[in-house]
Amino acid sequence: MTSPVSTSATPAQAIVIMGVSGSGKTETSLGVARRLGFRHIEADHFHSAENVVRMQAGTPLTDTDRIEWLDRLRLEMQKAVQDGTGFVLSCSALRRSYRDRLRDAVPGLRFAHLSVDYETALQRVGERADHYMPTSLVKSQFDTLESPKGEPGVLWVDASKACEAVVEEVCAWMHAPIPSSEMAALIGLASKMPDAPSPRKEPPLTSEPIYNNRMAQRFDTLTDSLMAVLMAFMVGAVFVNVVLRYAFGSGWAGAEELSRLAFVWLIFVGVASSMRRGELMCFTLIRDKFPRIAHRLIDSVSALLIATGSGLSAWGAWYQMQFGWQNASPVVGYPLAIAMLPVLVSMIALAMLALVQLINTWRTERAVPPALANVTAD
Ligand SMILES: Nc1ncnc2c1ncn2[C@@H]1O[C@H](COP(=O)(O)OP(=O)(O)O)[C@@H](O)[C@H]1O
Ligand SMILES: O=C(O)[C@H](O)[C@@H](O)[C@H](O)[C@H](O)COP(=O)(O)O
Repeated sequence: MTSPVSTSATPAQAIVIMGVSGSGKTETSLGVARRLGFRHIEADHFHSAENVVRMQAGTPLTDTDRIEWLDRLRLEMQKAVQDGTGFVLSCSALRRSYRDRLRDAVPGLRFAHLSVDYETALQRVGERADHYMPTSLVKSQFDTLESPKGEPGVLWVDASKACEAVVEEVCAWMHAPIPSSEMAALIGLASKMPDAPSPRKEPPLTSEPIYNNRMAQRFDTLTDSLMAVLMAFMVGAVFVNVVLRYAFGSGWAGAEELSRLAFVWLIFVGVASSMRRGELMCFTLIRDKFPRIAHRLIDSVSALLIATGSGLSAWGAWYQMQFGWQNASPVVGYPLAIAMLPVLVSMIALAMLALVQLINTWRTERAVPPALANVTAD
C-alpha cells in the first residue's frame, strides 16, 4: 500500500477525485494523499447543515444548493495552493459546470473520475454505516452525473477494482505530464469563468453577526483571550500530569479536576462568543418556506424563544450556584458554584444577545442572509 509509485518526476499538485456517491472517492483520496504526501480535502465536510439535512431526508441537491458548497471548496483549494501543499479533493463534481467552477479556482486542476455501475455504488453506500447519504439518493447521483469524457486533464478509472489498484493508477497518472495541447485547453477553461472569489481569512458565517461595533470587538477580544487562556491551562495541566505520572509514578489529581472545570468554562465562553458572531443558532429552514413578509414575525418568535430558554437556564444556574457555595469539589476543594458561574454568565449573555437580535429584526432593513443552516452549534 505504501510502496512508492514507479515514476520519479514530481507529481502534479492538484487533483479532484470525482464520481457518484459510493464510487470510493474518500477512500481513494485518502490513499493518494498519503502516497503523495498531499493534503486530503473532504468535500462532504463543506456542505451546509441544511444541505446535509436535505440529503439525509432523501432530497437530492439542486444546482443552487451546490453553489456555496463549491465556492467554499474553491477557497479551500486556493488555501492549499497558497500554503504550497499539494492536495487531493474528494468531491462528487457531478456536472460539467461544477468542475469548471473548481477548475477556475486552480488552473491546471486534474480530475480522476471513479467510474462504477449503479449496483456497486448502491451496495457500497448501503454497507457504509457512518454516513448521512441514504441509498435512495444513489439513483439521482447517476441521473445528475455528466460524464467528464473528453474534458482535458481527466483520468477515467474503473473503480470497481480494489482500492489499492485505483490509488496506484491515480498516483502513476499524477506523475505523468499532461500533453501540452490538453494543458492549454485546461488553462483556457479556467480563465473563462468570471469573478473567482479571492481567499478570505474568515470562514463563512452561518448567519449575520448579531451586532458589529466597538463593543463587539471588545467582547470578541475578551472571549477569545479567555478561551486561549483556558485552553492553554488545560493543555498545560494535562501535560504536567502526564509528565509527573511517568517521571514520579503519581500525578496530581487536582490537575484533572481543574482541567475539567476549565473545560466547562471554555464551552460556555465559546457559546456566548459564537452567538455574537452569528454562528451558534440560526433557524431558517422553516422560516424560508414562508413568504418574505412573514420572516420578521418568525425571526421575532425565534429570538423570543431563545431569550426565554436562555433566561430560564440562567435562573436554574443561579439556583445551582447558591447551592454550590456550600459544596466543595472533592480534590482541590473549590466551591462548586464556580463551575456553575460560566453557565449563568453565558446564559445571561445569550438572553441579552437574543433580545438585541429581536430589536435588530425590527430596526434594520436587512439583506436576507443565505439560508445556510437550520441549527448549527460550534
Ligand atoms: N475500490 C473499492 N472496493 C471496495 N470497496 C470500496 C472501494 N472503495 C471504497 N470502498 C468502500 O465503499 C464505501 C464507500 O466508499 P467512499 O470512499 O466513502 O465513497 P464515496 O466517498 O465516493 O461516497 C466505503 O465503505 C469504502 O470502504
Ligand atoms: O453534490 C452532491 O449531490 C453531493 O455532494 C453528493 O454528490 C455527495 O456524494 C454527498 O455529499 C455524499 O457524499 P459521498 O459522495 O462521500 O457519499
